[in-house]
Amino acid sequence: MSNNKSKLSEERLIYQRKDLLQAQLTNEGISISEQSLIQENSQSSYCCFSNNSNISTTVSYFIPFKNILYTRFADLENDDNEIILTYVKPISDLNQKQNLQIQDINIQILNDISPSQTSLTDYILQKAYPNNFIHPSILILINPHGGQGKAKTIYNEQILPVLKAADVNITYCETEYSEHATDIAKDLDVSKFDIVACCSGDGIPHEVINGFYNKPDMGVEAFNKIAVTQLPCGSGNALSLSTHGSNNASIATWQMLKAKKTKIDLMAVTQEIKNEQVTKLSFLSQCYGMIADSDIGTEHLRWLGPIRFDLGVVHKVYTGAEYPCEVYVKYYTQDKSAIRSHVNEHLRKEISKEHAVTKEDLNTSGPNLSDSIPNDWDKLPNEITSKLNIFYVGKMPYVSSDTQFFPAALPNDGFMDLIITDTNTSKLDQTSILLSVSKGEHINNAKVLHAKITNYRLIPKIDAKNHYISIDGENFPFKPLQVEVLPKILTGLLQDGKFTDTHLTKNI
Ligand SMILES: Nc1ncnc2c1ncn2[C@@H]1O[C@H](COP(=O)(O)OP(=O)(O)OP(=O)(O)O)[C@@H](O)[C@H]1O
Repeated sequence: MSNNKSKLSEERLIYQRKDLLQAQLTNEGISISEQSLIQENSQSSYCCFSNNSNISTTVSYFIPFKNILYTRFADLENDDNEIILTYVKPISDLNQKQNLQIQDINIQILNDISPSQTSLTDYILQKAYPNNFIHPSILILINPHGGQGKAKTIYNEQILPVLKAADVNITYCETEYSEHATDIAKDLDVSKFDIVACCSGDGIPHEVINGFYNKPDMGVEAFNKIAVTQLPCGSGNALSLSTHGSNNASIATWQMLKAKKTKIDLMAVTQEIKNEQVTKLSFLSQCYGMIADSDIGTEHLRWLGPIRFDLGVVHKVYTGAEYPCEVYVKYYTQDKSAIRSHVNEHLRKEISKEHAVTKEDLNTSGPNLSDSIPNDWDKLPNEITSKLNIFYVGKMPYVSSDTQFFPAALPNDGFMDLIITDTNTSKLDQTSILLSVSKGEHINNAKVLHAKITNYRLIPKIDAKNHYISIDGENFPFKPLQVEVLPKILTGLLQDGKFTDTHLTKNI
């Protein structure tokens, strides 16, 4: 859609159209005033200033640039600054859940404050997309089976209307088999896209990242150019919750369009498969113990819905399930107050200029799995590892909408967050720890080991039957694994370059 139009000469007065809403551009958005006999609906999310006269009322409302999806001139022939503005209006639905409405209005801008080389509509679009995503080219990768088969409906009803309203260039692709997203990403023409948006659970972004990694250049070009994100259409939507702050697909789409490209650390997970060391990338988490078993081990109870997971965990706590293992860790710190200071400091730091990923950044530097443990790694004490029940390492704060499992996780601090619990803790205390996970307060509990780490090796010492290792929510071989952080690899889309706030970060 073209916004090309020569500007009005500055001296020229605009003829004020009586049939149009009159608007003023401000630094933060567009302020619209309306002479009307009818007062603005009191449920409106806009600021309303009105005298209570029922004869003639002036209503003013404000549309922040962030809410503007698109704008164009109503008539390219007329010089009267009439534009059509497409914007979102956040609303709460009947269940008090946040949602979006998309609206179009015709308005006349009375003060064109755009620079002389820029048309009025281009100026508004630049303000609406300060992070440079105007008309992005987006590859929509949709898992039609995601979210128990609801993904396509969510896409058509909640995502597509927002993308269309923002005049985005869409390429649509459905995954046809497991690991199809890996193949698509591996063969992707990087020059064609700005964003890969996975309309799925966390499984498809995991596959896309590994598809990039399987490219001949290990994904260097793709990781530098293309942002990988998720629009929530699955049963596990941790990436969307942690980056767009929402499980609602319309809101997440809007936030994605407004987000800032930011580098995110990845984790390289190495296992020995058929006598070869195989490394895959993980963006979210690795899990062993009762959480992995309650998630992957209860797939056959899918029909129960999300409660199957909670029931699995409760059952494991009350039967005293233990997952013996050996764990070796290279710590940054396991001191709770040092972690707090680290988060504080990191969030206050100026975001450094993006560095370009190189092949060296994607190489692992840790020992081989068969090598002995380096001197600067620590072995976790046997009294913990013989009675371990949760081993969970993560890089993003939210693992589900009511679970801030890693509230201290940061996008690019170069560390993973490790959480371990064991059955030396009473069942009552374990229950209280699990209940505090919804607010991310479990990390304050002295009985929870929480550490910032750069490397670890986990060697399960339990029979593989009915036990699982879950990586980014996917089932991996039940074998020893070694993991290290690869700093600032993935281009993500974050609000102001930060993860969604948690109980820990919101007060910083
Ligand atoms: N067409 C397909 N047929 C079968 N499996 C598929 C297809 N497309 C994707 N998959 C697989 O589905 C798995 C789950 O994908 P995703 O995470 O997007 O959905 P989900 O609803 O969150 O499901 P889950 O809870 O199983 O993780 C992935 O491992 C992916 O390989």
